Amino acid sequence: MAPPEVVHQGSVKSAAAGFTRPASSVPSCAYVTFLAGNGDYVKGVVGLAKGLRKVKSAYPLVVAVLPDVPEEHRRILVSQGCIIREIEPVYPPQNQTVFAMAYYVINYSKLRIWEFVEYKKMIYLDGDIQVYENIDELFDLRDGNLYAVMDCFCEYTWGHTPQHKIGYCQQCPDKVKWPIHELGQPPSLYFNAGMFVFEPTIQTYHHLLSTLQVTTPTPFAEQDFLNEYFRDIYKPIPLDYNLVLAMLWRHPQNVDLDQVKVVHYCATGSKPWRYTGKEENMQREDIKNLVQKWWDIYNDSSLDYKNQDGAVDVDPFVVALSEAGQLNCVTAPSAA
Ligand SMILES: O=c1ccn([C@@H]2O[C@H](COP(=O)(O)OP(=O)(O)O)[C@@H](O)[C@H]2O)c(=O)[nH]1
Ligand SMILES: OC[C@H]1O[C@H](O[C@@H]2[C@@H](O)[C@H](O)[C@@H](O)[C@H](O)[C@@H]2O)[C@H](O)[C@@H](O)[C@H]1O
Ligand SMILES: [Mn+2]
Repeated sequence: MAPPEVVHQGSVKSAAAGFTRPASSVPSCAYVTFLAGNGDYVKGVVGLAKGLRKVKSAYPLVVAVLPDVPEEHRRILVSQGCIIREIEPVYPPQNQTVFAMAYYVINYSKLRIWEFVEYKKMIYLDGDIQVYENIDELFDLRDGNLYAVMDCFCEYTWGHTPQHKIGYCQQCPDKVKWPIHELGQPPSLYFNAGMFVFEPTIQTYHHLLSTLQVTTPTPFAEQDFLNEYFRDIYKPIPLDYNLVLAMLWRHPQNVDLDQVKVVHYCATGSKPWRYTGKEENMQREDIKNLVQKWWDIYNDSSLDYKNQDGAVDVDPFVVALSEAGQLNCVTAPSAA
């Protein structure tokens, strides 16, 4: 579904970041995220679009949407300047695998973004990620590699792995050394697939999908698969580009929050739009501050795409739902 673009006096105004460029140029780079279902992850994507605008990114945000994303959610995202690209689901081969989270099976559909070959380089960001400092410099990283932040193996979701069982984590490899004599070589460096810098090519796209169909699914679904597939060209980048929240209590010595540019709200109970504070670690001051920081951007109507030209300040969700005749009263999301 081609996104509407606004054309002004011979220039094309990107539908995403309010960024104007000469009509002749085509964006060779873009941010991309993935949205599935008719639930509340759309709030995460609205927040991400506004966060990228706040840090004045020069690149658009493409949203790969599954067919089950409803029209009013798509309209909300277009009204926030996003470029909507509908994708078909991707399913792993039939299997008995128990995924770390049952819904992870839909995350294989992320693989469709390798088909967006109109872009030379893209930065994938989960919808539960927020960008607090400009990271456009990552588009200048050397071609030929996949760049991402190393994950942590310490959360209970990793309980099925040998590294978790012996207390080994790549974030602190000297704390519990990998027992080479008993278990052979340590696991290759493993990245969190909530954020990565990649180059879409049609060859990689087709090879990814064909390889997937002959690969036994594993608990972390497409994240495991991507780590295996890109193992030889994966290059770690600093955790400032994707702070997996569990690092705050698992490896605090590795985290300097003042340096963190990107926060990944993937710890259980940390999704800002669902935050209740009841789960383990969710009453930490740093977590409460980061959740509030997310809401401050989400609620900041000066960051709405429409308001880049001085339109009226309203919550983007309310605008779209009221336009769709779905809402009579104005309800602002409660702050965390
Ligand atoms: O119901 C869902 C579940 C996931 N996602 C997308 O898939 C990504 C990966 O899922 P999630 O972030 O929940 O995994 P986590 O990083 O928390 O393990 C999300 O950020 C969303 O972009 C979605 O749109 N709808
Ligand atoms: O579908 C598999 C998912 O795997 C990853 O989830 C995280 C999450 O489960 C944390 O709770 C764990 O602590 C972390 O280690 C783990 O990687 C990605 O963030 C997500 O985008 C997606 O690829
Ligand atoms: Mn995530």
